[in-house]
Amino acid sequence: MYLGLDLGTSGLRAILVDEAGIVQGEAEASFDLAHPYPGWSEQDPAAWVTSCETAVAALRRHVPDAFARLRGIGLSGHMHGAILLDAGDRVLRPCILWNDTRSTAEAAALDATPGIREITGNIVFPGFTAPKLAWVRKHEPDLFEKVAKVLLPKDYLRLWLTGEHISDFSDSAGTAWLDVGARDWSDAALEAGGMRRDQMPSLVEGSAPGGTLRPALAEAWGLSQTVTVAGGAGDNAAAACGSGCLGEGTGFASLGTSGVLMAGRDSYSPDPASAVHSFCHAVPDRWYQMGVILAATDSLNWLSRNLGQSPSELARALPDAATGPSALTFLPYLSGERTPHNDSAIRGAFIGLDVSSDRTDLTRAVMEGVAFALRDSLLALKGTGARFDTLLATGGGARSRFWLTTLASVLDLPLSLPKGSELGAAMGAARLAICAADGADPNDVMTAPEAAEIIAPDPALRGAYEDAYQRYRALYPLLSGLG
Ligand SMILES: Nc1ncnc2c1ncn2[C@@H]1O[C@H](COP(=O)(O)OP(=O)(O)O)[C@@H](O)[C@H]1O
Ligand SMILES: O=C(CO)[C@@H](O)[C@H](O)COP(=O)(O)O
Repeated sequence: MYLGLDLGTSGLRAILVDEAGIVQGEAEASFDLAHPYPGWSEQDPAAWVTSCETAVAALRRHVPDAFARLRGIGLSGHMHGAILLDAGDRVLRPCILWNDTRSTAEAAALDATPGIREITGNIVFPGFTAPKLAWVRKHEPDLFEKVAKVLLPKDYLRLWLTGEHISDFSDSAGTAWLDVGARDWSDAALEAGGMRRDQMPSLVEGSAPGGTLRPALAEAWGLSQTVTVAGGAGDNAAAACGSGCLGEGTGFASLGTSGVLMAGRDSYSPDPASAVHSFCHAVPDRWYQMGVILAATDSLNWLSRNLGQSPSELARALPDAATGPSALTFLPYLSGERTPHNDSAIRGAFIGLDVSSDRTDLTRAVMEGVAFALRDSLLALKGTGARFDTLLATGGGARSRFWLTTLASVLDLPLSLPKGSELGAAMGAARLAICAADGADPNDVMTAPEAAEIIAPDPALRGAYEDAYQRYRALYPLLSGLG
């Protein structure tokens, strides 16, 4: 048996799978996201450990015999977050997350360092890890002096599970300290932000072993055998492994807290100018590219908090099939935007509010706005040479039929809805555990899941969505021009 742990922004999902990758048990535990000041986004790493204990306890209750046969654990986690540890592995401050924009000035300064984009293959976005440390260095200098190690979110869970400081290439690619082509820390990139190699974890491939479960935890969980912890992956590389997106021509659209359009690549062909992310994949000799928007279901959650109805209640009020563009346009820049604008200062907007606009109109506009933003990412990815005939649909937003059908028509691409479409990253983590514990070939394990359904774009709506997308595109320069 293999345990896949996906540390999402809104909660942790755990799945237990057998040797054939068939799900034997599932558990979830949620935790909070704090926004103490505008643009800040933080979490307490202790909550991740608690959620892991809760999920494991639930699995042990529900599928005790299967859990007792555990051989491997795979980790997936939201990317870029900075966990700062002192020499005794104590957490120095709350984790600064991927959608935190406080380090905009530090990111711009690092991004201007000669050669940094060539080394890291990416723009140094404010959400990446290096500018967060540069912010801490400037604003919390006493704390910065105590930093002995910097870990990414899933690797903090690994520290608790194994006692070791280890990361994998796919997650480390989002720090702006990694030479993404060479798959190694870059001393030049580290020095640019006043960091040292000894403050970094050691690196392994996502599909290779990355530690062993601590004997004390194994005993507490009733396990007598050695349990291997895989290198694991950042959540998007993990979702790609769970969705069979390894090589050229494969890709997925994710409606999670963030929105992602991902393309598997057989070679490394970075294009930082387009605000496309180019990262190592979780398996050897592969890379992937993606466009990232910062608020996909986060936009729906924002609306849900303010209207006092849950996201699923809001979604239920919409029809099952796309109806063509609404008169109301939403720009989902609630936390700024990465692809294609790289603008952490821009903020969201509704354009076209009418005295008759109601909560259903607002929900529909939010889902359409996110779909338009993902079309921006699709065009940026196509500009790097990525091609796909179909995209897999994944993430919690894929529970909404209206959102899926709208996205298919706006992207003008069929979406394949896999069975268990929300399990992508947790399934990828479990598959990485199979590779690490048993030496299985990733190409054999990371197959595309069976499609529950193919959602085709509606040709009758193509022209109307095209016009609406052009209107949407014209709004960003107007909005940013307002200062
Ligand atoms: N029926 C639904 N329709 C649309 N969105 C939904 C529905 N149910 C849940 N969601 C959204 O899915 C989100 C969780 O998605 P998930 O992919 O697990 O996010 P993350 O991995 O970022 O934590 C919730 O925050 C919620 O906004
Ligand atoms: O910042 C990125 C990728 O660059 C995000 O995709 C995070 O990795 C968070 O993912 P979700 O919680 O939305 O899945």
